[in-house]
Amino acid sequence: MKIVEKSACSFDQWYPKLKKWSVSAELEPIPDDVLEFLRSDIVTVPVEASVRRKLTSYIDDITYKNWDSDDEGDVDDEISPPSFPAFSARLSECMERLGGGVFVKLNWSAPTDAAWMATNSSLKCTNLQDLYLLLKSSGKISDDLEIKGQEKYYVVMKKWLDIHPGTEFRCFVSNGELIAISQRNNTEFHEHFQENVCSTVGNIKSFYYTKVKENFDLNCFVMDVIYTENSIKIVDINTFEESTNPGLFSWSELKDMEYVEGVSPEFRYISEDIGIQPARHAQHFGLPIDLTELSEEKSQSIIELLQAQVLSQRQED
Ligand SMILES: Nc1ncnc2c1ncn2[C@@H]1O[C@H](COP(=O)(O)OP(=O)(O)OP(=O)(O)O)[C@@H](O)[C@H]1O
Repeated sequence: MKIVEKSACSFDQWYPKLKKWSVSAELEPIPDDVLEFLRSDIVTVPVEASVRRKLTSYIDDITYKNWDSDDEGDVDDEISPPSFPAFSARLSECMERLGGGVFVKLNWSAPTDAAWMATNSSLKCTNLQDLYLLLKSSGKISDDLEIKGQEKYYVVMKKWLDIHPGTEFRCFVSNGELIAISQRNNTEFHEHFQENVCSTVGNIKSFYYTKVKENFDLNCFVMDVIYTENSIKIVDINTFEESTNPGLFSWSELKDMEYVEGVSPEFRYISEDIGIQPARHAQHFGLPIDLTELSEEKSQSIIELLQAQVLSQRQED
């Protein structure tokens, strides 16, 4: 994949061009000190984001290490969570403008692997603590932060929508043509897909050719949409390459597929109910049950538990 394609799929690049047809979002450029905090291995949230602070007996005795101290081996310093008042205030304002509940991500990825950390194990952020916590504990976000040559990072906040998985589709564009559409969720059966094949394909196709194609000049990409009878909205744009999930296709199929007038795009969906399947994210991110239960109780304890773990590992080293 060319670097230009990767950067064209960065939220700050595609969103201004396709804003009119996308889920409402706001972007905040991340200052260097916040980037440094996000990349550090201590899991905490900035002072101004801390909703509650309740020490558990398990970690009462632990002495925390300052997250930004130069002396990595010294564990005797008191931890002093960082503070980014101006940046955090801007995030709060964005959240408010978007109606109070947001879905957070960076330029490419969302912390879908870290939902268990947040209040109610939901990705819906209604306060700064959940927002920072999700960003700090996600492996997908860490990977985004290591992308080579990326200079400008953004916190992207999208207006929270209760999205029904039966309305999500992944659309594959190759050489400027819409060649394939897959249901977004690879495991669930939705009866209405089969009943509405023609209208689903017809409406998504017309959306791509009349709205997206002329406003977005990338030749190959993958577009996620939510489609209901009344509207189509873009949720995300991804690169046309193996790191993007190919849905119910394989990447070798997609790379060999050619656009055929009157036939394309091919639409794939699960056509029979084969019973309950593991949830999409659970397939990749299984968690011990006691950790899952603890995370449901209080996210502040989780922060402290993780801090304690990092410290004890350092002491062992
Ligand atoms: N605004 C929103 N409100 C609620 N849920 C959302 C919102 N945007 C996305 N989601 C949910 O989160 C999922 C992942 O979103 P998104 O594609 O933005 O993240 P991602 O990290 O790029 O995902 P992937 O790595 O799977 O491509 C979506 O399929 C959708 O179910």
